[in-house]
Amino acid sequence: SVAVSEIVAVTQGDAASGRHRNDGRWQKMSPRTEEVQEHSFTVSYVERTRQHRWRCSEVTFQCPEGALCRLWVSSITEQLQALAGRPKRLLVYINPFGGKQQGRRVYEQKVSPLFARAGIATHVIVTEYANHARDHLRTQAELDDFDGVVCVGGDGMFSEVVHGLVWRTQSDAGVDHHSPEAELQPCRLRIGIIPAGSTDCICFATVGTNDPVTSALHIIVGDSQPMDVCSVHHNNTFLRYSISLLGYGFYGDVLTDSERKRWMGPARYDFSGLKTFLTHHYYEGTVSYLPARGIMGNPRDRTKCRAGVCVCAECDGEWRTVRGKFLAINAASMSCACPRSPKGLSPAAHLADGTTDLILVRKCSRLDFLRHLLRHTSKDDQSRIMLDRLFDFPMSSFMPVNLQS
Ligand SMILES: Nc1ncnc2c1ncn2[C@@H]1O[C@H](COP(=O)(O)OP(=O)(O)OP(=O)(O)O)[C@@H](O)[C@H]1O
Repeated sequence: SVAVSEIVAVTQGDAASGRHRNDGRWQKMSPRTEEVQEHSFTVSYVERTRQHRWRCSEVTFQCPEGALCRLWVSSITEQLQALAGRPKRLLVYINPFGGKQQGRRVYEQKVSPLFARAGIATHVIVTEYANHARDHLRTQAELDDFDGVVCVGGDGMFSEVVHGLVWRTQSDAGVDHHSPEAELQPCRLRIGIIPAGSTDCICFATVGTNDPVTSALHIIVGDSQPMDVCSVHHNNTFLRYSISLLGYGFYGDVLTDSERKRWMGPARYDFSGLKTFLTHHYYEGTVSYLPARGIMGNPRDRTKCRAGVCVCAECDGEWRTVRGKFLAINAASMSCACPRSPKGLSPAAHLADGTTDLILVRKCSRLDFLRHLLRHTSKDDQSRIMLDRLFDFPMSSFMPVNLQS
């Protein structure tokens, strides 16, 4: 049996014959074929396969009478229409230059046919320059016409859409972006990600796999996943929003350098990673944080959480300060899992609990730092190994007052 919530579409006709009543094309049918079409209907549904992947499967039913067949189709269609949360109109942004530059092909070949089958209307914009999607969302997009926004690309593209949508929502609600104390308003529209970038970390950490068909099916059935959004300020000036990793030191340097080598494609991360590792820069400074309490988990949980818990943590009111020389200062609002780091930098990070996990990597030898980096590729409890055997590695949930969930 298949739950109604996992049905993608129902159409009259036999899928195996490749001819559906409502595919919009005229065809010449033999009387026998016409009878088969009249007496059969096909249900497309989500089938779970290995490693969190979903596929769209079909089953065709035969009815003794045409009237009974039509009754089945209309009854299932009615039930699908009554399901809350399924999008009917989507605004889609495609980055044609993300990852291996396959965004447009991935959308046209794998995603668009599924949206069409599910009866979802789309308005597709292929971006022409960096920040095109962000600027369009901020100023021009008619958001009332849509139930959601889909980005086809990588984490950078997702970030553009988040920046556009969150900014627009705050502007419409009269919230001051620059005030660190301002309470951000949640966005009405949901954001879907079709992975077509280099790392696709946010897609992997939320869906469990980087597969365009799986993501399209999650969007079609109306799955949703709340996430924390941090706003980053310098004094009273808004800098940016962060959804996954806020990296100062090693990861910040890798990203800055890799942006300059975009022409290398996904290999730029390896190149810049190696280069930054060899330079072995450290940063001296002070980190202040407000520890959270009353949250549903902590960074050492054995159970990995992929569900949004949507609670706001309390803080115990006491700021704490750590001074020293750091190779990396990371704040992970989610696990940051990706194919290269299957468990991520903070494997048990909750997705929507109002906290972020602070990971401080103190100055150490190159060899120890290499071990630390290699452990990100491990499936074991990374923090335990480092705490016991390597170097001082404080890791704690924190909620500075200037982070808004
Ligand atoms: N038409 C375009 N031309 C140039 N740059 C673009 C265009 N559209 C979007 N961009 C920019 O390209 C950057 C990278 O895109 P994207 O995140 O899709 O791929 P990626 O960087 O290869 O993947 P990942 O972020 O997962 O590593 C984004 O920051 C986005 O602002």
